[in-house]
Amino acid sequence: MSQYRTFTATDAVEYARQFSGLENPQQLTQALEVGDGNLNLVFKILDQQGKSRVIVKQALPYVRCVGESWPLTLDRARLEAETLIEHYKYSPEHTVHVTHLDASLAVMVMEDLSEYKIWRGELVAGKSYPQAARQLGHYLASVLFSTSDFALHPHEKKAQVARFINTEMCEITEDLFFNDPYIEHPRNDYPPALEPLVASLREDAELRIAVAELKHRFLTHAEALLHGDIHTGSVFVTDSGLKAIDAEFGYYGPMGFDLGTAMGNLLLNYCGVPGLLAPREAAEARDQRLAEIITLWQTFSDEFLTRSEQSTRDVALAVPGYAQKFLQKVWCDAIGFCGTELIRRTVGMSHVADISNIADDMMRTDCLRHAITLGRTLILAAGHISDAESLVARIRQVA
Ligand SMILES: Nc1ncnc2c1ncn2[C@@H]1O[C@H](COP(=O)(O)OP(=O)(O)O)[C@@H](O)[C@H]1O
Ligand SMILES: CSC[C@H]1O[C@H](OP(=O)(O)O)[C@H](O)[C@@H]1O
Repeated sequence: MSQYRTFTATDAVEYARQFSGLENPQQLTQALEVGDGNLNLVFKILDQQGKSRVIVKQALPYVRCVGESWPLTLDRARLEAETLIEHYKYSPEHTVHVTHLDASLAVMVMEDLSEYKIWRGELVAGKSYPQAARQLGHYLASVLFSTSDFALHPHEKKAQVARFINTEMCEITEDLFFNDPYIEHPRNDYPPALEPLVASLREDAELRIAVAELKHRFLTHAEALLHGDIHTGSVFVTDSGLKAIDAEFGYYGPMGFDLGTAMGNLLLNYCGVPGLLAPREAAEARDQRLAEIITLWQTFSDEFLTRSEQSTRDVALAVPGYAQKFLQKVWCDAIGFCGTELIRRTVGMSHVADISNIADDMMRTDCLRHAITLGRTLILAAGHISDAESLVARIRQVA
């Protein structure tokens, strides 16, 4: 068993030469560390022509963006690789291909997606990918249905729940999504001008109960193997394709959490574009984000229903009408979790470029205010919004 050590670029090249599976591994000569996420090292391994051929990703024993003062489990590399490998079984077209894992080194080797672009960066630049929402809906329906009690034998499902217990990463989400923004906490990060609005979240008893209910579902509802952090920075796109990466928060949780996280990030862009783009482009981008939310949900629910009709293995769950009823609850959860994503990305520690990149301080603060207000509205209204068109109408009402 190998002993953990943090890789240098030289180590990453050496490792890729051994484990890339490429026909001619000696062509690999150089590594570039390109990690721009909050947590890990990501090396692109280049050949003699400078072309990236394979990716080596390694977990650090702490949170990268904070430093050694915040230690974090190395087992997240195993959880990430195994979640992606599981998702790849059910959605190979939309999941990055992990080809090797060494859990003791907390390192994995995966396909290089350098011809793809991170969706968030494209949205921030004002570029839309018309197929992306449909493909994301397809990915989520495939992996969430196939890892759930609709598809798996109950023995296998329970074994999978145990295998994907992800205590430390879930604790991050439990704190950052559901606790910090609603209490005074040193991790919170928002401009002083927003203090009255943030204080009003802390004092809103109805909101706090709705957030408690969402957190309780996150803690207890082991419905499917979630990606666990499917924001637009965890999605690679091209003009025709989409692939999910970065699943270290994967665990068995409520399906609505993945849908809500994805919807929330489309809405963070919706809130930010007036500060990023010229007025006409911003209006167009907003319409696109709302259309994407409708497409994401429609694709997910249509595909999930089709699969449930064709291949639900449990006799009771297969009864006509049950899958529709279950999806109503997933929808309601998704709206609530979407609201918590909007609030945690604006009040909490972990912000997004869709708003942080706005140069003008007043404009940025206005966009943050919009996102917080929208988040609160959605958390409170989640049980009363029947379908995607009504959701869009409600979003448009929040100025
Ligand atoms: N398979 C890949 N192919 C190409 N680039 C990648 C790949 N995986 C990650 N990256 C690059 O590394 C960055 C950080 O990766 P990510 O998995 O999000 O790290 P973290 O776990 O730290 O959030 C991505 O934004 C992307 O630019
Ligand atoms: C202390 S981790 C904060 C935040 O970072 C993660 O995102 P990513 O790995 O994509 O950078 C996740 O969203 C966590 O909530």
